[in-house]
Amino acid sequence: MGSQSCPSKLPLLDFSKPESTKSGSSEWESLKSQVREALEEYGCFEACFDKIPSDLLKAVFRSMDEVFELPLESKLQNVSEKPYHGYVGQHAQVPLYESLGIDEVMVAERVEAFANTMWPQGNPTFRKTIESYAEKLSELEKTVRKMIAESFGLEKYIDEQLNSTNYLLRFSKYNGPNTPDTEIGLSPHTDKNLVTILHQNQVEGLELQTKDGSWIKFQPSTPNSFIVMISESFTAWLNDRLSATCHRVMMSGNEARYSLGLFSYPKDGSIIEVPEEMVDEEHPLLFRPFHYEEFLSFYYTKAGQAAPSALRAFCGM
Ligand SMILES: O=C(O)CCC(=O)C(=O)O
Ligand SMILES: [Fe+2]
Repeated sequence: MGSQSCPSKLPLLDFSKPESTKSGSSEWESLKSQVREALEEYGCFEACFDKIPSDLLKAVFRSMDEVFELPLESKLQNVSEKPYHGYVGQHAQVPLYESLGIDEVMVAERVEAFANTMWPQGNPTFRKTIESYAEKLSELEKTVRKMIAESFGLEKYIDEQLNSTNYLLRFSKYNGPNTPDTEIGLSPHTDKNLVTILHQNQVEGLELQTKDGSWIKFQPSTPNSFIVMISESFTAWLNDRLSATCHRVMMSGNEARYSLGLFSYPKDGSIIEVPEEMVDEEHPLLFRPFHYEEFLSFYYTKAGQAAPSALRAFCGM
């Protein structure tokens, strides 16, 4: 098991109904149980979310095109003190892959700084497009986290967690291998943050691993579909009641794949601590309280990379 990819479907959840993001409505309650069920089985699901109009999605992809067309020396200016938050590319292990990040994308000055770094004359269209996309999509992210918290009886903690969240927006490009073979775009991994929401152009390649080790090739059901995945820091908060999904990108053909990832993560200084409600005889405490930024740094050390689970190696009991 594990080496074969078989096309299959992830659950598709509809967040487009007007009441679906209104806490307490019958749509909310019904979606909440679908979210819980999907995450228990897959650690992720496909969300249909029409609050981001198709014009905005088109503008986002145009903006991404503009970024990737810049000369390498401009893209290399996208630096961050945090690992994997700035430019990543030109790696022998994943030669098809290149990506850039806007950290704290909900802060207008950060988007402006990114735009001014890439285009010294400024780029107001880029700024407006990205701010609007991130703002709308972060609503979906918050809705999902609230639903999960409610479904585990953790609602009293969630506002504080939401208020101490940052968002990283990453643009990724995967060139087609231009060979008859399928080649690695991005190596298998689980994300370390809280929740990840991915969106892509029409070129497929994302694969998600199921509990039995086989791979689902993600095929978006609609142009406004998004993959919502829970990541390791969030599963730690839940004392491992849900698991993060291992995923990878496999590329074939000659068309480039573009994807956007919105990654929520705890602000520096905030502590992830398993709530007492998640611990009982059947579910002993698995993780010590930890700082996300320290976990992320550990993950990129030799020991973190070698560990079968960086999370357990870092803060497992
Ligand atoms: O391109 C994708 O769809 C996946 C990107 C990803 O997994 C990541 O950046 O962590
Ligand atoms: Fe990922």
